[in-house]
Amino acid sequence: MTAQTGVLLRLDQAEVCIGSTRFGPFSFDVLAGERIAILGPSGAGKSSLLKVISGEYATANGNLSLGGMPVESLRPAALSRVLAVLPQSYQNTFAMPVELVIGLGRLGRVAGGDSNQIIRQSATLARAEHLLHRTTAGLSGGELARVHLARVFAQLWDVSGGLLLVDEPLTALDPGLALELFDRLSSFTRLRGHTLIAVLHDVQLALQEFDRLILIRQGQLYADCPSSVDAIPILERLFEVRFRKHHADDLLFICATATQGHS
Ligand SMILES: Nc1ncnc2c1ncn2[C@@H]1O[C@H](COP(=O)(O)OP(=O)(O)OP(=O)(O)O)[C@@H](O)[C@H]1O
Repeated sequence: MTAQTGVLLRLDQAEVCIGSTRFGPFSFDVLAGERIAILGPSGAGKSSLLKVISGEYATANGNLSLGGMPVESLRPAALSRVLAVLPQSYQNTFAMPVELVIGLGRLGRVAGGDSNQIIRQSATLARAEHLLHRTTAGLSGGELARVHLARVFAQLWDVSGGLLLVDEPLTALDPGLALELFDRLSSFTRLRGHTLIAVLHDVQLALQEFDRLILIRQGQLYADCPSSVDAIPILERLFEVRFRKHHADDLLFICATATQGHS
């Protein structure tokens, strides 16, 4: 399933402290081209782990390397050609032209060239083309989510072997659009051999579309396992629920039924 081989990202005893809260230590490798879902209860530290991986949270202890280089040694322009981040929420305080927001994905590139065309193609792929002449003022949550998806598409459009980090990318979208945009995100990463790491609440999507699950509880790594039916008992313990399983059209469907204490 992976487009390339080799370790892209390595966390070695990486630990961060935010106020009095300690996250980690986290130690795991991510192979180039892998598709990893990070799951865990609310407040477990999933977004924080993503921020450790992106370098937004500086590690208090341990090391983080990307392509064999310590992340802190990479210059921002070089990093922006490899690493794109779609956060859980976006600042929308000021009205900014949508085209400019998408174009922020091209900041690390030499100006000119085919950037304008890439911005337009990215907007089309994210179903945001009709928003190009608007500003962010007044955009709905789902429209803003599409604009930012277009921004990360623009950032990693013309490179291969990059790393895309996304935090609950589908929450503001209706089910049809969520399905369509996940498919587009998926093909975008596969075509270019990008690695995808996604924080998700959707266990079904994680089992269906991802290679590997990184499970977090109370700021610690709870489990790191292949995304398969064998992960279901681990997920049940993590979320303290029972999952009912249904098979249809060669697919496994799961549905949370009862908390483990009330079954
Ligand atoms: N910058 C910060 N300042 C203070 N507390 C923080 C900060 N970032 C995270 N936390 C706390 O750390 C814990 C984990 O937060 P995080 O956002 O990583 O959880 P999460 O698993 O992504 O949650 P959710 O599924 O609800 O989005 C929470 O209790 C949160 O309040």
